[in-house]
Amino acid sequence: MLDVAIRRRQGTFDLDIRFQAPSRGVTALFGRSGSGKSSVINAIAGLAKPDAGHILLDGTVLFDGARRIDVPAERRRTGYVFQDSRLFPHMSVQDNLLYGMRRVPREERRIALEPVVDLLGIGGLLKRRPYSLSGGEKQRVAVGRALLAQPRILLMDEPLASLDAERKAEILPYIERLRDELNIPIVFVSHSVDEVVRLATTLVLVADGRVRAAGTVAELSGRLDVGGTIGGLEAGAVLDTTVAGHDAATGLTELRFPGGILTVPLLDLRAGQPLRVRIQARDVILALEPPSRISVHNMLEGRIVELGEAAGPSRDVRIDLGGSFLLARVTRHSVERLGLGVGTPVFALVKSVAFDRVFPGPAGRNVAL
Ligand SMILES: Nc1ncnc2c1ncn2[C@@H]1O[C@H](COP(=O)(O)OP(=O)(O)OP(=O)(O)O)[C@@H](O)[C@H]1O
Repeated sequence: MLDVAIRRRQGTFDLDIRFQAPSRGVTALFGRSGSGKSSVINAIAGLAKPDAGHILLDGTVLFDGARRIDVPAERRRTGYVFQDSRLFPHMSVQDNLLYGMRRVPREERRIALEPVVDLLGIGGLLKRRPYSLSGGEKQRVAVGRALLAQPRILLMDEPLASLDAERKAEILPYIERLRDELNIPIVFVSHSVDEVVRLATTLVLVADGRVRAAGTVAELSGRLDVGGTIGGLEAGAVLDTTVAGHDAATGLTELRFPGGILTVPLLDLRAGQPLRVRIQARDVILALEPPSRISVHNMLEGRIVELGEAAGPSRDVRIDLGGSFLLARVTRHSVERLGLGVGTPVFALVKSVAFDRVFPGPAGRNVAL
């Protein structure tokens, strides 16, 4: 487990961060520009010294202000991937990859060149120099170099930020494979909702140098106080589901999640596969009774647990489905007309077309803090 509790004053900025992350999966540090995300991973890497606090990785002390322990960066065994790949321009891809590995004693090497090359699909690039690579290829090599330095944790500071949408789409599956196939925790800095929804197991929301909230993506996206922050203007909840089965005759797939079942148009995925689904609040309709003769497939039974502040003509409503949470955006007029309040039992109708982003979820996706 990664345990971070640090304070650091830098200029007028005051960083005071505490969170814990499981030793598997991806922890996303998410927040606005200037909120302090890079400062946190620089502190973990040993590139910026906290004024006080501690950083522990699986019980090993990397920093402890009170005990005056500050392990130098090169001895922390952290792999760092920057926004720009920072490859050595005068070295071939292969030499870049082997650079960090050669500094680690042979008997401590657990990660070998070949599997990393395969995992990242960079076998064809080994003889090339960095200048001849595309942005996406450079980032894949940078990830490989960080991995071959035999890290105990991989730190990635917006590794996709300098890439266009196509290059991002090219590299995301590789990061998913890292998450699912390597047993190395990843701390990932991002301010992209799509990246977070797709990659993260644990989410740490950072604002003004503080942790605003931390938990699983599903927990946080379903909260009214922070769901809007994660979803930008488009509030919505994330459900971590599992493919339960398919019905070829109706052309539908069933997804099971704590608190219910969803049906979606047939998906080419095997039963048992984890699948993360995002449902936008504006795509959820509330009813007090189960409507009949209606085209919507998904009707989920739940109870209102929270009503958000009125924002213009609408209000966001948080519904407990019995293990998972959903957000619905309804008009203020509907709230009054239906007498909606905390405790009201409701039926939440979700249009199939609302499943606009469906990805395989992280393997250990329900790891809670
Ligand atoms: N060495 C420094 N001296 C003074 N102020 C600093 C220093 N490093 C960072 N800061 C300030 O600390 C704050 C947090 O910076 P940080 O880079 O951690 O934010 P961030 O969330 O990673 O931002 P971005 O998404 O833009 O990279 C900023 O206000 C920045 O100007």
